Amino acid sequence: MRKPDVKVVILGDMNVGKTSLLHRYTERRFKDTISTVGGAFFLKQWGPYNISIWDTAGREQFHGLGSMYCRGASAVILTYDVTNWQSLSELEQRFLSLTDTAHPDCIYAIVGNKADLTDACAHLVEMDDGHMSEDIQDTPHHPASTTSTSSVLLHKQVDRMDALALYWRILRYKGLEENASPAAERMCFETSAKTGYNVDFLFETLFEMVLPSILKKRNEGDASTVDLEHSTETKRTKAGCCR
Ligand SMILES: Nc1nc2c(ncn2[C@@H]2O[C@H](COP(=O)(O)OP(=O)(O)OP(=O)(O)O)[C@@H](O)[C@H]2O)c(=O)[nH]1
Ligand SMILES: [Mg+2]
Repeated sequence: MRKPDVKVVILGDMNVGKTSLLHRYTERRFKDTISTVGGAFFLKQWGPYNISIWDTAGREQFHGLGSMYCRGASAVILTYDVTNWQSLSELEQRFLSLTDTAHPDCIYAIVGNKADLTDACAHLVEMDDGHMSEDIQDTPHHPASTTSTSSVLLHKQVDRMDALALYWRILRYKGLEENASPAAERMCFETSAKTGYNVDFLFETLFEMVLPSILKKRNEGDASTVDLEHSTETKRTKAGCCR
């Protein structure tokens, strides 16, 4: 096993669904979560590359750890909840400055999660046989037998335009030229960890975008990259000599 080639960090207010997004992508399911304490690390093998994805805690008490997690990151996913305007504004007020420690070439994605609650398309779940089915099992106030998609959709508090505008402000904050950076339309996503809507698309898009950084690092023969398999082998050999 090799050291991760590149680091991706997910940031955002508590309860926006950061951990759920990572579960959906890495384990292909939506499961119960408890509020993250500190941070957690996922390693994703993507083709021949190893990508470390760092989940962070949105709770205020862990705020101080955020810039440490962002250190050297090649991509940062700034996550909000589409039904909660405050969660978008927190990204700018509280989380953006944490990314000052990221790699200078870091790319930024803005992700509005819980789209299943507001968007009829995101409400659909892809079944194992490839058919789309309505996700109605988790709406306690609307029994599955009597509900329809339109009757359970909530008011969307954050418009996609608001996310695009935030992306442009992030570029200004970073001193980046708009025409030399990935386009806002490409970097703003709406997802549902619950139904899986756009989740693979988000991560795969980001991985493809950080690929040049991975290749550059590998070509430079990054001295800090450790081949763990090889080093284990070496240790075993040494142990053998001592016996
Ligand atoms: N409807 C819906 N609920 C979601 C979605 N993603 C997460 N949730 C729910 O939102 C709540 C919070 O999800 P988490 O993934 O724990 O949120 P988090 O951002 O990791 O929160 P912290 O760890 O406290 O920062 C849980 O009850 C999830 O089940 C989603 O896409 N749709
Ligand atoms: Mg979490």
